Amino acid sequence: MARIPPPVAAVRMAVRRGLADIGEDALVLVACSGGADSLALASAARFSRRRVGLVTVDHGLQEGSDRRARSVAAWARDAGFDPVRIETVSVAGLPGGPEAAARTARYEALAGAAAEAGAAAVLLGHTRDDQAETVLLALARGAGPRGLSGMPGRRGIYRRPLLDVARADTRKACAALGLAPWEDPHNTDPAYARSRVRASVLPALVDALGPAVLGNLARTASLVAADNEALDGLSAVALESARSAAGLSVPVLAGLSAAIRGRVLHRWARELGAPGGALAYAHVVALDALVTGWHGQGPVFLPAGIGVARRSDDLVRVVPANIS
Ligand SMILES: Nc1ncnc2c1ncn2[C@@H]1O[C@H](COP(=O)(O)OP(=O)(O)OP(=O)(O)O)[C@@H](O)[C@H]1O
Repeated sequence: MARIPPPVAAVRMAVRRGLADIGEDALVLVACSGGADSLALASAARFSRRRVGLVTVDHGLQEGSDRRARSVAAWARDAGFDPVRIETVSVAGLPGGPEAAARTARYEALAGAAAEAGAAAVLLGHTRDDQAETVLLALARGAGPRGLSGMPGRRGIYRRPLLDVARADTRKACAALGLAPWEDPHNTDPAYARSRVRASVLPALVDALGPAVLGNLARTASLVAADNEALDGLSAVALESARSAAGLSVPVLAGLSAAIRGRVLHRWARELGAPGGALAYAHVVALDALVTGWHGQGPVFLPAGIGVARRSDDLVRVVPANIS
């Protein structure tokens, strides 16, 4: 019997491991752009599972994106995926830049397709290299542990079985299987920070520190993710203990460790209605100063027109008209 090329075996093994808890009769969907990562993923899922469907999203952002989607879908039908869906989405009017808008539209389309098909999971092709890029980008923007946790292997219906697989291996797997991946021009476009990290920063790190650095960055992400989850759990309990009739009790907050207090204040700000994306480190620092650096300062203004003031031994929400 012909030997299975090691990169093909590595991708198959990762998929099998990542889906071990999903029954054989359950349908899984692969989100496939046609790029090397998701093509190798799709092929491994098709090999390892009985019921596999494929969804490819046409964001309509690039010349020929409809042709790419049709050719991925045609390959999938030939390869026996069922169902095979092309989801055409419109990114116009969605918040953020074109990348963020495309991501929002893509996840919405994938969730819709999964619900309609009754899928148990949607598989994404992010690799160890993608994880390393994510961690470096998070470090560079001064992110906290949540950002440094990178992308989760599982969240809701989504799974990323290839987070321990090198990108080089997905490419080699495609080559060994005679699959011709689509090359996304965005991936090499220096306009994007991620592309610059991919093209220059990661190779420089590998040159200077050796190839283990990629796996090590990904490992750091999973270590931080576990700690972060624990701290999040503790902060949920601490928030309950800090509640007072007026809002939050300053003496209780003052007795918390800085790490937990920051999370409690962040959670509470979200609860008051501050949108997560707009809530910055500086907002939490300012809220914290109402507790630990109190000198009679005025209220803190959070995104979405939310005010928080200190009144005696409480932090309270104030509406702009009542702010004094
Ligand atoms: N147009 C799309 N249609 C369906 N799924 C997509 C699409 N674009 C991205 N995905 C999913 O999201 C994952 C991450 O995509 P992204 O473009 O960030 O990374 P990538 O490393 O270039 O992946 P790939 O090599 O598979 O294109 C892909 O592996 C795939 O599972």
